[in-house]
Amino acid sequence: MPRFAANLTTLFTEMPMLDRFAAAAEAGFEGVEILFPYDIAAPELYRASVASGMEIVLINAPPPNWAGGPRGFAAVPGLEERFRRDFERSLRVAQVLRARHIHIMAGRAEGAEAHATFVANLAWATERAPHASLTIEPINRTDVPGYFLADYDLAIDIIDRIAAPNLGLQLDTYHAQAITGDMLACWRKVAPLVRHIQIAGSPGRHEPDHGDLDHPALFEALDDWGYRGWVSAEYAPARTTQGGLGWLARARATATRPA
Ligand SMILES: O=C(O)[C@H](O)C(=O)CO
Ligand SMILES: [Mg+2]
Repeated sequence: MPRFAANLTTLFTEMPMLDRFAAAAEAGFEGVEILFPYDIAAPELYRASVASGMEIVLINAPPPNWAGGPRGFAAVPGLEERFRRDFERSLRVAQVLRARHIHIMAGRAEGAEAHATFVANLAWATERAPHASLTIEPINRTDVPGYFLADYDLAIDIIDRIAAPNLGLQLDTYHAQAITGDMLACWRKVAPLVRHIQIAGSPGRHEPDHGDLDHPALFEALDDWGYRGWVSAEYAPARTTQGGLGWLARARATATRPA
């Protein structure tokens, strides 16, 4: 069974951010991720993670705006300075939080210039922070119209082109289903490049056991493959966070059942 993390930007939002760490631990998660941890002083977040015994698995590079804000700048021509400034900030925060991965968002852009900008910015970032693990994540354009990185072949090509050991793929099952129509086949195709996974049901982006996706089959496939990374729950609870955690209990029970 993979190790499960809770996305504290989307789960346990019934309570203040600093209380969500302990709630996630109590619910059976082993780690957490926070998309934009820039509203609370990093040392406070780090203390909460230590107190709850929860590793911070991933943060996003700024912008620090989740609700309606831009979805990054890495592929946006003309905003290279902004990208670099934001990236430096995420490095400082990731260092305080001891965060394992930094997700770099491409932003809304298109065309050859956007492609060149994305590659150049990522190449710069991988050299600037050789110690940091960086990810890029294809995101579907129905939810985020105009998002540059909305294609797995493109992501594979860019990662291959940059060929940096600290750059890998973030696979989100909800986006993978929306983009390819077959989340499991997508996993099989991109597995060697994947260093972080996020899960949600599809359609709806609620709990992983809502909708059509076979997440138990994915968890088995991850074990068969020998996936060593985290699987993070990034969804909008259909009702309450606690009330929708049956999928986690079942995954843990399956894993601990004697043979
Ligand atoms: O939307 C997602 O799936 C991403 O993981 C993200 O980082 C925020 O847009
Ligand atoms: Mg995601």
